[in-house]
Amino acid sequence: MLLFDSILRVYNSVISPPITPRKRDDAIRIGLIGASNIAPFSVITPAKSHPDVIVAAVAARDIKRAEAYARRYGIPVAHSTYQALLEDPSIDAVYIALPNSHHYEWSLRSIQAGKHVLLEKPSCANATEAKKLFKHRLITAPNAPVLLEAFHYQFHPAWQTFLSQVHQSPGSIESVSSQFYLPRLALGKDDIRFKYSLAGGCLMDVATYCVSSVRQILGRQIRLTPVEVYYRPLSISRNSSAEEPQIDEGVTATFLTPDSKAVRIQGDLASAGGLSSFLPASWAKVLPTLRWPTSKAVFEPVLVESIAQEDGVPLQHLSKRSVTIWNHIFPFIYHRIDTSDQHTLLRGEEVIKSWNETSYQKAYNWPGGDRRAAVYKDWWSTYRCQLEEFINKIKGRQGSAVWIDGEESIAQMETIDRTYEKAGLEPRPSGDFEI
Ligand SMILES: NC(=O)C1=CN([C@@H]2O[C@H](COP(=O)(O)OP(=O)(O)OC[C@H]3O[C@@H](n4cnc5c(N)ncnc54)[C@H](OP(=O)(O)O)[C@@H]3O)[C@@H](O)[C@H]2O)C=CC1
Ligand SMILES: O=C1OC[C@@H](O)[C@H](O)[C@H]1O
Repeated sequence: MLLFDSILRVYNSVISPPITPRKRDDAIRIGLIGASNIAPFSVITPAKSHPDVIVAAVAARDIKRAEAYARRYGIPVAHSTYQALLEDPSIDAVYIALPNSHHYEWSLRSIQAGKHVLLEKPSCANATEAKKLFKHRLITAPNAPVLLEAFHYQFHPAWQTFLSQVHQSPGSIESVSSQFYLPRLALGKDDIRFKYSLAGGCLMDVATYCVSSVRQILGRQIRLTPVEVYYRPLSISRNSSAEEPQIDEGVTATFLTPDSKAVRIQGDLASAGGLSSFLPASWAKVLPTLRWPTSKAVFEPVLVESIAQEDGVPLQHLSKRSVTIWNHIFPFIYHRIDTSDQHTLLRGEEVIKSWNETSYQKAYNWPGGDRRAAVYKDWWSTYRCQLEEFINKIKGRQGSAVWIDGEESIAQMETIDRTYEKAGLEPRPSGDFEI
């Protein structure tokens, strides 16, 4: 039943939306910069169920590639250069899904051309570029186009429900963690993520979600200081690590917050091993492994009750909470939010009794009665939720109130740069484009 439910969710959200409304006359016409692998999931399919979005054009470096992509996805216009798409007056907004090294340049060029920008994460190659982009006069000017870093998972009700659960929990946070792994062989050896010159690396890719998640949990103003960072260089089955010595294929980092809370992230672009021991060790080590993307907040114990006793030593009832979300990156397929209270009854130092109470939640939509629940659909993907809010911002509508502003995108890149430095690696290189 659960499997059937998930298959149906994937079908509705990623393959064929059950509702495909007629487009309105003032629909936003989006152009795709790059005939990318991700656009069919992140924009092309989500646009089908949005009455205010038309995917009107695609540009690729090679016109044949642009035309083939346009034919395959039913996009009416193909451009032979990205600049030609920007010069197309019929385009209102662009989706930039290029290697990370190209994000800064093409965002600025797009903004200069007056286009709204949905920009893939990470926003830039490094913090210097992010500051220049988000503080650029073209972006800070009144009525400047909208620029959004596409951290799609944040727009889904599941992530927001998890955050509310964390922020309403009693006590203060003790530790926070987040992990996101891709199985080994999910990416080809020539993937853009394995190239330093294209601003690749695990921290720039899956682990950037981990950094973003822990920053969301702790509060977006948080400054994280990396204390220990380990990375695994490229494995021999790909470009050798000697060829790409600055690339982190997997990363584990611990950080401290200004008030000494422990923060841990783990990301992997080629996760293997960790399989059960009935396999020969040599197989288990190299077989791809699938693990849920997960984020978790653990709280300090709180005193629930102190019960006076005749002998003068009170019974203390303590409760320690943890809140975990399983599959926060793709919650529309399946997710679960666990709120677990570990109770302990103490007399002095002695544990008299301990027990656990866990509640499980799902949030494929906003809670019933919430105005947003009437707009959102249970089958919407994170990308569809994101598109909804991108369009709401362009149109000046109220929207869900979830948004990622420039300060957040800058702080995100600052954390990534500091983490690379702590690992003994270079932050990713800046391009030479300037306006
Ligand atoms: N939000 C999400 O869930 C996801 C986000 N992403 C992000 O989207 C971006 C693109 O990722 P993805 O779709 O996997 O990437 P692709 O490998 O599909 O590359 C995207 C495009 O980059 C263009 N490109 C421009 N210059 C180069 C170059 N020097 N080498 C290779 N390609 C180049 C190509 O455009 P052309 O068509 O012109 O040849 C290509 O179509 C990344 O920033 C990534 O982090 C990726 C996957 C998921
Ligand atoms: O959502 C995602 O999943 C897979 C990653 O490699 C990708 O870049 C990321 O955005």
